[in-house]
Amino acid sequence: MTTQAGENTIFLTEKEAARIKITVKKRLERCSETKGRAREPRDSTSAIQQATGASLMADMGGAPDPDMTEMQGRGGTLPALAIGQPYPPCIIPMKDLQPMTVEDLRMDTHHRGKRLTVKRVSPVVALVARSWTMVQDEGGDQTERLEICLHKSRHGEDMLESSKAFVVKEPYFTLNDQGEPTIRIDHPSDLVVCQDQSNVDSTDAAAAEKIAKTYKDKGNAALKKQDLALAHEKYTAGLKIATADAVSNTNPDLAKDIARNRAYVNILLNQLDEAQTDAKSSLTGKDDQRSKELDSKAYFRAGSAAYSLGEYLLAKSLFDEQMKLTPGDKDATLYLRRIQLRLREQESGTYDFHKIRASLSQARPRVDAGSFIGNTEVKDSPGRGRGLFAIRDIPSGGIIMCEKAFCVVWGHENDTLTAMTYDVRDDKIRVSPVGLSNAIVQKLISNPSQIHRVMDLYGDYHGDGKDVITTEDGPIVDTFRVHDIVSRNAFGPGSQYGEEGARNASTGLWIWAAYINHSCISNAKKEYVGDLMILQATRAVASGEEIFHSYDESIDYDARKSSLMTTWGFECQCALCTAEKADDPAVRRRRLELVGEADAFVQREHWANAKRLTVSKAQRLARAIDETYDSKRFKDLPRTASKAIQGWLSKASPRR
Ligand SMILES: C[S@@+](CC[C@H](N)C(=O)[O-])C[C@H]1O[C@@H](n2cnc3c(N)ncnc32)[C@H](O)[C@@H]1O
Repeated sequence: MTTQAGENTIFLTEKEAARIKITVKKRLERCSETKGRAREPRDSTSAIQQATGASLMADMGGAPDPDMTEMQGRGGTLPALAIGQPYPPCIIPMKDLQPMTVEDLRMDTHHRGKRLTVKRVSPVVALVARSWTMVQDEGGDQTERLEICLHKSRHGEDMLESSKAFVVKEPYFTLNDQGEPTIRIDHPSDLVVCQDQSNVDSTDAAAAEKIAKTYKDKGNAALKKQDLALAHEKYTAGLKIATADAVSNTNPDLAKDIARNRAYVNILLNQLDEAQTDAKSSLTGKDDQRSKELDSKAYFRAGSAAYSLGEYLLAKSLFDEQMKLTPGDKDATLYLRRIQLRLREQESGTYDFHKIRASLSQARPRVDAGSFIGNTEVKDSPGRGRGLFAIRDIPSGGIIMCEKAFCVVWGHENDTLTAMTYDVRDDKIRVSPVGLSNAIVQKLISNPSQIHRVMDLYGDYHGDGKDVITTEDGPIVDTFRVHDIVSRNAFGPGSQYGEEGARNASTGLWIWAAYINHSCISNAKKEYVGDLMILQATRAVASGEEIFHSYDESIDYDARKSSLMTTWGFECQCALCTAEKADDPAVRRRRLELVGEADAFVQREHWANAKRLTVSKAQRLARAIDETYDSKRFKDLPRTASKAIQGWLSKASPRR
């Protein structure tokens, strides 16, 4: 089995592919056999010992990771994951769920309407694609395994490591691929990490205020040490007490101070929605000089959060407010200048590409640029779902749109993770950019205002139709939907910052560009400057015409057909595919042989100063390829097989 990703090819032997499929099928069989049965109690001591040993081995890199599978040749290893059994996340607030115990767990069951409070009793075993640990329920006499799949980290820290106490919402108890019974978490919002909270006597205002202040100090200390997650946790605990009536009536400024500090931490954590809410709620509106300075700070924090979310007009209004309070503020002035540039880019598509290119490096691979989408609109495209259409005439070579990525993971970054995924729905093994799905899920949890934009994209799985994006316990992201959306909408911006292969290919999601459908006879081509996608018209496009780019440029019809079906799930009905489909297989084979010859020729012979004999050879090859096309059937259609050799000829003898 061969699976394509980027320019390199990952090989998985037929035997290994069969082994992965059989393991998953056996597990599914075992799951359905045991469904609904009572859980078998574990021996606590040996369970904890098992986890302790495995954690030690994993930390030392000593034990094989059971998810990893060997690729053929120099492919190394990749995680192999089973997917395709989606289920929705819990959307009920924790307080409305009924408590249950470990003893109540039933095999292969989603315990809907229930919550399980547990404490961690062993170290965490951190594997590449999941983490697991042993937990006991509050009473402490039953031990069970808790496993979090793929979306296991938050702000760089393993979620299971981050606390000793958790609440599992609507626990899913099932078998993992190794046949181990496990409480399995797929949606991070189903695992509530219990944080530091003290019981406060709500009638004693002075005592409550003191506790809130202590939390604020602890938050400040954690911030000083750059422990952002801890600082956020402490400020959150302080804010809860400081906003309660007892304290807010006597010292309303305390909550504002903590909120202002948390806004700053939120910016550093890229939690931009909460950064804006915090900053706005910290405004005092008072007229004395000190209050004006504090409010200026708050406007700055709200403004920079809005800027980072690409909400430039909102950011402008916030910085304008800041300037009213502290006229001439240098930082606000700088931001206002940048906003002017972003708005110009957004409105007119005018970019200083030279400057943008010069600003990029491996350490700073993302551009600071606005997205220009004003030439286009999303509309129904019969037979293809929705598509992107021009709303004005665009000349050949003109910019159709430029879009900054919603999210991109670069090959050189730690977040990049490629996996072989076996989808039980269609029995196919694919190369999946699971690192990108992971990064998108993290971004959405941090910024729930963006969830709808991503969830609106095309995906095979639509969830349960209940579009709840937050509860009082926090944001909810259906990770299965994100995975399916990524697999149908992600593109690769190429290796711009050093070598990369299929195992660490850069991938990203461009939300507006994700509405563009495929055609083998496209009218647009894309290129990338950092994470800015630039889409140019390859011929004049009239207002009202649909924009198409080519998802797969394989010259061979069969290879293209198979890739479009495997990766994108459709059969292309364009005129070129229709014409090529009617080709005699022997003709197609001959054409491919000639393409191989032409490619080797182009590699071998440089066009500059080519001898007449060499040019004649190229002309013969081009003619031979041309002759494989039926002139009637391919009238007015591109002859893609001769593209490389024709390109060579046009440079070698331009006056031909
Ligand atoms: C990146 S999305 C394009 C936008 C999508 N049509 C929508 O409604 O959101 C890719 C998906 O669009 C559909 N698609 C794209 N090009 C197509 C084509 N030429 N024929 C049929 N379906 C196509 C396929 O379902 C594919 O998985």
